[in-house]
Amino acid sequence: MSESRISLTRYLIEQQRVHGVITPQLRLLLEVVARACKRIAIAVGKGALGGVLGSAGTENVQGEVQKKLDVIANEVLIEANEWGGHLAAMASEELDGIHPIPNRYPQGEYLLLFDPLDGSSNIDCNVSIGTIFSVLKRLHDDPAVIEPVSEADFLQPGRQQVAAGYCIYGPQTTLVLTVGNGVAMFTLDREQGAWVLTQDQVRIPEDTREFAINMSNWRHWAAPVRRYIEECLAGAEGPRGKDFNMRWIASMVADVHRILTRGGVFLYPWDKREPNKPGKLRLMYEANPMGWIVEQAGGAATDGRRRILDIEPKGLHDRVAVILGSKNEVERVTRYHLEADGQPAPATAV
Ligand SMILES: O=P(O)(O)OC[C@H]1O[C@](O)(COP(=O)(O)O)[C@@H](O)[C@@H]1O
Ligand SMILES: [Mg+2]
Ligand SMILES: [Mg+2]
Repeated sequence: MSESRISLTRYLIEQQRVHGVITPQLRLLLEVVARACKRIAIAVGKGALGGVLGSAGTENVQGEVQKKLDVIANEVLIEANEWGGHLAAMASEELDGIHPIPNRYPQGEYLLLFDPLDGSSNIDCNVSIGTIFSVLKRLHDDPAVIEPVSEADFLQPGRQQVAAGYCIYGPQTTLVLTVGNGVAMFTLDREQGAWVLTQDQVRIPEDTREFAINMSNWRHWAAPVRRYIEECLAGAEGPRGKDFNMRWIASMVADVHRILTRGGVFLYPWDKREPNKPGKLRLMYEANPMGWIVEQAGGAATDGRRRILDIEPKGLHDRVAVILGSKNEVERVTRYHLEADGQPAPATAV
């Protein structure tokens, strides 16, 4: 590797030794997750040749049909982290309860959550998909008494994350990471098998002319979301005075990656088909890690009313409405919700 290339390992060592934002244990944990993502990238790349496409014929805890790659990615992450990652336990979109790490000494101090394969509906179509992950620190009331790890240990708001990231399996395989010191992107050098830093301190433009939403749900949305989208669609002749473009990849990783690259706003709002569900996306392993990454890149993330990272989770698989991306647009959508609620809209809504 040439001298000027910065590897993931060097980046993490600098975050530990120079910036003091991670511990050596967290550094090793992130290396293990990144290695697992390389293995998932290889599996994804095999496609029909490797027999990895199609349904696994099983359902996960949320009642969704699992694709073979959902199951493979989940197994790869669990196997890689079981002994390699300073963990107390893991939680996954594909697992009902938590997966405690087999007893050993000293007990791991971190909790890892993941959506092993995001964008499942795109797997068989050869469209970008990804892995999303979040790391929390296990908190102890009394450090002298180490209780067995439980689901309650995981139920922390997203602002307490110590690392978050995703890996996108697309034309390039890219790992995007934050440890609270901005957002860095690493591209996989497929010949060398190495993660190479290709962008540091990623910034999302505060304004945008591009929105991402599943328009087919139009008739189910609440009034504030309709208002926002109607104004975008009215274009240069409407109240916004400018034309908007639309993109919807239906892989959150790919939509968020585009927003980190050139700005935009992503919405997966509440809708009235299932009024008792706050949204479709999962708080702890989709919205929280993506919300922190977006904030670290200068954007914003809310559920329409509250900052995503301040939401107190009640369960591992909680769902949430998500609006994230370019700051001024997220603040606008949030203001529309607060106005509809009859609440005074703060100058800066989030
Ligand atoms: O098919 P829809 O309703 O547009 O939903 C697409 C959304 O669902 C998701 O695929 C959900 O993630 P999973 O594939 O991990 O269940 C998001 O990535 C994406 O933004
Ligand atoms: Mg997902
Ligand atoms: Mg998934």
